[in-house]
Amino acid sequence: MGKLAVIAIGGNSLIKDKRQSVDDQYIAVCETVKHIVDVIEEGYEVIVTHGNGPQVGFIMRRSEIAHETDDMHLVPLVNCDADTQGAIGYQIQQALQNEFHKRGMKKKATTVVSQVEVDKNDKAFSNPSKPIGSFYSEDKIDKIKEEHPNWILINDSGRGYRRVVPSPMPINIIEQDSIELLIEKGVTVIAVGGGGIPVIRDEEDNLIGVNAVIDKDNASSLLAGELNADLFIISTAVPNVCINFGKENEEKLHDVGMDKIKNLRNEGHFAPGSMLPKINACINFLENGGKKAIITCPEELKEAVMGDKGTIISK
Ligand SMILES: Nc1ncnc2c1ncn2[C@@H]1O[C@H](COP(=O)(O)OP(=O)(O)O)[C@@H](O)[C@H]1O
Ligand SMILES: NC(=O)OP(=O)(O)O
Repeated sequence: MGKLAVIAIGGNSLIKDKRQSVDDQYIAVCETVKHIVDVIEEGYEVIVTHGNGPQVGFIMRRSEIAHETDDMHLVPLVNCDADTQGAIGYQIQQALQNEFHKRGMKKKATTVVSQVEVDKNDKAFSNPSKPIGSFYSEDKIDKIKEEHPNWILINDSGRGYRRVVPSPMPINIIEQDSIELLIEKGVTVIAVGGGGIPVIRDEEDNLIGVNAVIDKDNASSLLAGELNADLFIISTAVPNVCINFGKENEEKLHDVGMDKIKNLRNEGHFAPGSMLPKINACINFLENGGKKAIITCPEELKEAVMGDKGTIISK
């Protein structure tokens, strides 16, 4: 087997600005996939993971509205997670297959519906923190709170207010062996979509789904560590991690070691709910034996892998 890269694609990076239709998302997927195939052409076997923050919120809201207006069955959040793995996985799988075909590559792509075990006593269940669905502007917030008194809303990195749900830490990827078998056969695998479908175990060791959204950066970092990946890449909407992000003195980070990134984290440069989980996921990967992690945008993936662009974090 060649070198292994786990590439995590952000849910927000697939829904750009006002381009929110499913067709728009497929266009964004196709764009991203071209850059992923560039990495495969550099000699990497690739596991693609993806977020689902916006999409899982949209599916849940659709289900709630259908339930309120037409008495249709409510889709529990855990099933909405599963729906996003199928829907986004389908788009990535198809885009990969078409790109392989276009380039005359004899590769296959397959999506693995992935369950990820979490601790039923994880404090996250009583402390929702994962933003999902739409962004609401400040002027709409009073009306939203009035209409949905049960929602917990947070300001998501200055981009607007979003509903939050519990986000427990991933501890075990149930389908890991199957993912590994496919990778060994040279298949490009799409796995742990949306951070995985969260499950716990009962007293008899049966799996039971739980309503939460796992952070895909954490689940991807766990998968990359467990499979001893050579590279862990987070593809998001920005080319680089920055210090003083959004301020006049904003500065891009290129090559950065563990000590420095930890110091910058402690100084509060990375927003919780957006960049902070990515930084933590990269640190966890490196602390679990990984050698190199990259955070960049889809357009700069190949050059980042070559060492020329993006933010490269190493030990
Ligand atoms: N220090 C930082 N440097 C770069 N981007 C940052 C920083 N802090 C917050 N961000 C924001 O984090 C976003 C990435 O998080 P998010 O949109 O949640 O990711 P995802 O692509 O996984 O959906 C960036 O697009 C940027 O707006
Ligand atoms: N599940 C998850 O982390 O999704 P996003 O990357 O879209 O926030």
